[in-house]
Amino acid sequence: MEKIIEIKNLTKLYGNGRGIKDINLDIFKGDIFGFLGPNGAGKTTAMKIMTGLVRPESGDVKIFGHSVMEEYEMAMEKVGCLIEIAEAYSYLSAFDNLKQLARYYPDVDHQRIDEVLELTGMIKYKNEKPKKFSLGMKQRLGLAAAVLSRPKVVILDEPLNGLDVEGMIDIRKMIKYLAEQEQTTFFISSHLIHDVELTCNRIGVIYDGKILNVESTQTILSNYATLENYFVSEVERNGRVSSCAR
Ligand SMILES: Nc1ncnc2c1ncn2[C@@H]1O[C@H](COP(=O)(O)OP(=O)(O)OP(=O)(O)O)[C@@H](O)[C@H]1O
Repeated sequence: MEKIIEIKNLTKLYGNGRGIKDINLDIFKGDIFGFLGPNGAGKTTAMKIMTGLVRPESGDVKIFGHSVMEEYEMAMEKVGCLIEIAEAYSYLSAFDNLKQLARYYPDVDHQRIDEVLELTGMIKYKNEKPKKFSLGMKQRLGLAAAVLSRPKVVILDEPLNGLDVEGMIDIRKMIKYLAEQEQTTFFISSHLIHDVELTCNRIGVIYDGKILNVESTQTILSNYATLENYFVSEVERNGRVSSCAR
């Protein structure tokens, strides 16, 4: 299986001792990988390093074999991402925002812009301006922008931020559609256990800056009644291990 993202011994500790510690992860072609962890577990820190926004203390991230730290442009060439806040030009329509972005990609035409607006449930607002959008609508537009250029890998930090139930369903559908139709590989962080269970085919649990385990959703659900049971059991198991080690 083709390895798309390779994270090796990634460490970044802030002055207060929090952050991420020695993270190792391999993401394969076609994965919809769920990076599951509670608030403050280290998801955003890891994803900022993966997209070149923060430098790690040690370790490396390779995307398609290129180091994000050493060959940034090559590593990011086929990557679409949405990290933290979805930014948009507030006085341009949703459509024109994407048209601005499309200038960088010769293969992106008006039909593709409409397609991603459709996939994110934004087509009915295509001529409206983000200054009048709710948080959820801005988030949807940010997601449309992240997938516009048909990136081979999409890295999304808490993509369901601000979305209502319909939004969550729309975005879950979009992710599955792109994984099937365009063979897009996804790396998605979330603290929403139920959504990760329904969306992702592999799940890595991050807790207190460390990866506790990585498993296929199918294996987890054949051994545990729900992903929540698995999550709680992994956290407890790890807690016991570290308290024994002390
Ligand atoms: N710039 C910073 N300086 C100091 N500590 C930080 C900084 N950024 C993050 N942290 C700390 O590092 C830890 C990991 O934060 P991070 O934002 O990566 O977590 P997260 O899993 O994305 O959480 P959330 O789900 O709340 O977004 C937290 O304890 C946070 O307080």
